[in-house]
Amino acid sequence: MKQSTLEHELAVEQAHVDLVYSRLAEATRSAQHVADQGADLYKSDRGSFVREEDGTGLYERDVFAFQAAKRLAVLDAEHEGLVFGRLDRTDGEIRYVGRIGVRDADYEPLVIDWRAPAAEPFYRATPVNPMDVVRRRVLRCSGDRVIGIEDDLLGEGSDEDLVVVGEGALMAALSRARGPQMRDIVATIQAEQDEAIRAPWQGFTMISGGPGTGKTVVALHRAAFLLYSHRRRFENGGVLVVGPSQVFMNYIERVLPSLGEDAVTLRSIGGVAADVVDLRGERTDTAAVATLKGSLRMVAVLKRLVNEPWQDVPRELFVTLQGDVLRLRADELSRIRADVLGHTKLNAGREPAEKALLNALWRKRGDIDLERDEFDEKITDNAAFTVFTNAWWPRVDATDTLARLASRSMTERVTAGILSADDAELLSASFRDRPDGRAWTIADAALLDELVHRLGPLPEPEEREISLFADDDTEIAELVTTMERLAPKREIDPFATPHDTFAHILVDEAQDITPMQWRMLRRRGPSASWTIVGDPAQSSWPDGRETERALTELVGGAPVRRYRMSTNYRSPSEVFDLAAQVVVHAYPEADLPQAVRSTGVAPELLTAADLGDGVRDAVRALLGAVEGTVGVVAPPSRLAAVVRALQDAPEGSDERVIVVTALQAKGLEYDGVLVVDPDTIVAESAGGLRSLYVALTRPTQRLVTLDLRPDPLWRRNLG
Ligand SMILES: Nc1ncnc2c1ncn2[C@@H]1O[C@H](COP(=O)(O)OP(=O)(O)OP(=O)(O)O)[C@@H](O)[C@H]1O
Repeated sequence: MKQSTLEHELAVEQAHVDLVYSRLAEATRSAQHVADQGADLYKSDRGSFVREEDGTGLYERDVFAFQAAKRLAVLDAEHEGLVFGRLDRTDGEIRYVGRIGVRDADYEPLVIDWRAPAAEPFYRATPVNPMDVVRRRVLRCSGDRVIGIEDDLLGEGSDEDLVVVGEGALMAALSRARGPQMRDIVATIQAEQDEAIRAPWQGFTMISGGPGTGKTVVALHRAAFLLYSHRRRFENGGVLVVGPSQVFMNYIERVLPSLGEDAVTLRSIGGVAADVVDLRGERTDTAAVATLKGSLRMVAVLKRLVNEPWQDVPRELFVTLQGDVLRLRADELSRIRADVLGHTKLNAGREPAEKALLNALWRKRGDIDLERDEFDEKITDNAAFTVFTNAWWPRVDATDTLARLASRSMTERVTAGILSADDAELLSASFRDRPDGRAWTIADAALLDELVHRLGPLPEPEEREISLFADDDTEIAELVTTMERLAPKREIDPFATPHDTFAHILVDEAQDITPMQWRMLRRRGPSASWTIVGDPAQSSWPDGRETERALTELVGGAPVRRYRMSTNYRSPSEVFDLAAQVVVHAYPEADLPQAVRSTGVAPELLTAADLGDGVRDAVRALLGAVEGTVGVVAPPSRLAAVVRALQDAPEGSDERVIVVTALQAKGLEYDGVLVVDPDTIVAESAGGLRSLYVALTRPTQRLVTLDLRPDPLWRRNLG
């Protein structure tokens, strides 16, 4: 484009963008005005039908302006443009595409929301299938200023099918320094990503692809798309996004609000069950223990555990009535228990159990001369009976139950024939080693959820006076469990579901979801539709087959749609080529994407005799080489040493430096990455070389590895 033409075109686009911003400002002002008026209406005319109508209208306009203002504030802070595209159609119509739909005073669209069907050609039109578009224009804006334009002409005569949408804008976005949080990509979504984003909502949408192909960001845009196109269904029913860790959730949490969507629940896989159990922190188990706890064999173990009587359970029942002793023997009590548990959950079974006891005692009444009502009343008033039922049929908390596995003999009993003796000991030891007695691991959360499901919810605690000493955690825990166990009967709805449920669930890093975790997720969406995102080549498990089976079971006969992302937008080709050589060795069927960028800088493979010196030098060099974040990925056993080494150096206090394990780095990215002691990363992870692959694919710019001995194993397979 000639300079003068470019200036002219920029001025044309600027004029339209100005119009959009001034229209929005006007809408905000008028909404404020209506709000002020509305406040008066509320004051003067409480309760009338007209007022309610006004109130609703006000609410909608108000919300629109409020949302728009909020979104503008986010965009402003990021210097992101509200309008980013323009389509010139064969019929002469011009459409602008932006992050939000804005209409003029006559209700004519000034900009259409990127999620609207009319915006689809912006992402999908190609010269072969131009979708009635003659020209697609990408506007690059900084805040409300248009600073660049790029055109694709889609007229006849071109036979090129693969078009990168807004290549300049895309490359600018990809080369930008990374901060601590992920950004949205609405201005540069590519065609194959758009297809997955706009896939129908029903059934299962499976999105696969190698590292950096945009699976996470696509899933988030899909959540925004679903809310836009089926607002009622998904806002009412709820949308849940599940990721691998809390750090990851913090990393992605800003994307949806920047797209104008707040109505989405984000939970890490370790926090999914926070709606039914008190979960704090996110400890991880060793790979061996996590694999055990994630296995479906735990279903049978937990079933037995729930049926294990508590130690102080009385074996027989004696009640004295009118001088006679009525007695129920252990075998009679067991029969009653089994019978009740056959049709209710334990925590809902107290009442039916009491009724069954009364029936059994009534049959033994002998010469006692009482009407049935009187008989029941006298028995239930009897202190011995109350003490017995409280102890015999305690209301049981899932956490107390799981904690019983800390006992070696208990674990041996409930795992006999299901786990090997070694595995049983491994499992039991993991509960004995809980650091402060209350911190559960990510894998425990799914077990606790299973237990809540089996036991049923505890009754709502009655209003209690708040203790003056409520700050002491241990005291509260003790108070709750003792009270719950010995509490007199309270109302329980046996059919109530204790879990939050959602209409759509998006699961990221699905290759790492264990069978037990799939069961936990399924409870959150008994009639949900699903988007499942993953890459088996990045799996942390030694054997993904059990997980595959669990997923197949979840899908059942529902419709499944599959999308494959083929381009790596994160890592430069120099970095990805090296990572790919590592993974194909361990996992030949890995789905390797094509890197879209190259920097000309090869990865640096260093060896150091001293860990501290090596790490400090490499981090210092990386901080100088990249503008944004530097991730140091270390094996778990060396994490503390790496943190210590950096603490003593000025580099360690740089906010751009983050130290993580390969597991914690899942889904994240950093401009510069130092992978410390790759051989130990491989050795310490159940995923082996696949975990190293995760670490090596985190950089957006530079990769450095640091070995601590010559001739490291992982480098033997490099070309
Ligand atoms: N169309 C796009 N435009 C701009 N940036 C993009 C686009 N697609 C992906 N990206 C960027 O590429 C990077 C990788 O994306 P993302 O984290 O979603 O990939 P992923 O497939 O989930 O990776 P992994 O499997 O390694 O977790 C992010 O910085 C994302 O913003």
